[in-house]
Amino acid sequence: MLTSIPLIDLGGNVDPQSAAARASAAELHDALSTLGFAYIGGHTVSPATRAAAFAASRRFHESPLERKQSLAINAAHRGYMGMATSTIVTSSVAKVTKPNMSESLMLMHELPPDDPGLLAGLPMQGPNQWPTWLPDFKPAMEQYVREVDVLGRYIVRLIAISLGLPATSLDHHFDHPTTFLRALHYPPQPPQSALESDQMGSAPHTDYGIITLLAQDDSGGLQVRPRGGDWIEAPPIANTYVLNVGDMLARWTNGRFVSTPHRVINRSGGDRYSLPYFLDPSMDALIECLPTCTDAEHPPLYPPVPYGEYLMERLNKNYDYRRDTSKASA
Ligand SMILES: O=C(O)CCC(=O)C(=O)O
Ligand SMILES: [Fe+2]
Repeated sequence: MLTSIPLIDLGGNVDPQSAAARASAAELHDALSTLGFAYIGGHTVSPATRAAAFAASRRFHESPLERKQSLAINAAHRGYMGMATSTIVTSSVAKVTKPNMSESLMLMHELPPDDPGLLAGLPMQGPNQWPTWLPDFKPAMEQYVREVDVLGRYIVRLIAISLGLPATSLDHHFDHPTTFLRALHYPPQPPQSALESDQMGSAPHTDYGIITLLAQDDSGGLQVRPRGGDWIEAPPIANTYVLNVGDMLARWTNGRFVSTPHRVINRSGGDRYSLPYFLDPSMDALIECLPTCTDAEHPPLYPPVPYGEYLMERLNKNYDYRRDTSKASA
C-alpha cells in the first residue's frame, strides 16, 4: 500500500503498444487504486509551453478587475469567476460554508461556430471568452491545451491497459471531449488563521470527471486525503503533473480507482498560480461499469449514467452564478 504519492516517469514515451507503456500502466494501477493520485514526469509537454501558459495566466490575473469582470462566466461555463464565488456544497468531505479564496478564468474546448451541438443549444457548448487586451494569451493557452491534451489521451490509454482492456478501447468516448482548463490564482492567506477560520484557497473536494492533470507553481499548498488517512502534502515537483482520478472514473471502474479529496491552502506568503486540465468524455458518453471491473463477486455498484447528465447536476449545485441563473429562470 502506497503512503506517499508516487512519481511515474513516462520516459518521453507515447506508444501505447510498447513495453514501457505496460510498465507505466502497472504503476498507474497501483497509484490510482490506492491513493487516486500520482505525479507524472517524463511527459511530452514542453517546459516553454507550460511557462508561457503560467505567464499568460499571471498577466490576466494582474489585469484590472473591471477588465476581468468583462469576461464574467457565461451559461456555457466559460469565463471569469471572481474571488469567493464558488462554494463546494456537494463536498462529501467537509461541511463547506466559506467560498473559496481563489479567482479563475475557465476555458473549455473551443468549438467552430457551425458545431452541430452548439447550434442545437446543447449545454456547455459555446465560445471561450478571451482577454483581447492580452494578445499573447490565446495563442499561449491554445498551445498549452494542445500539448497537455496529448498527455491526457496517452494517460487514458495507459488506464485502459492497466484495467486489462485494449489500449485504444476507451478512445471513442473522447471523440468530442469535454475539457476544462482553469487558470487559477490564489492570493496569499495569513499563515495561521486558515484552518481555524475554515477559509481555504480550495475547500476539500473531489473532482467531477475522468482525469485531472494539474500543473502547480512552486508555492505549495495542495493537500490530499487518502482513504482512512490524514491530510498529506502534494508538494510541487518541477516539471511534473499531479494526476488524479475524478468521480466519473471511480464510477466507471466500479470503485477500483479512487477519487480522493484534496484542498489548497496558500500559506506561501505570495500569490499561487495553478493550471488544472480536466479531460472528460463526450457529453453523451455512457459511463457504465467497465467489463473488466465487474465479476460475480463485484456486481456493478452504480447504474449507467450519461456523463453530461451527471456533470450538469454537479455544476448547477456548486457555482453561485448557475444557482442565480436557475433562480432567474424559475
Ligand atoms: O490549484 C490546485 O492545486 C488544485 C485545484 C483543484 O483541485 C481543482 O481545481 O479542482
Ligand atoms: Fe480538484
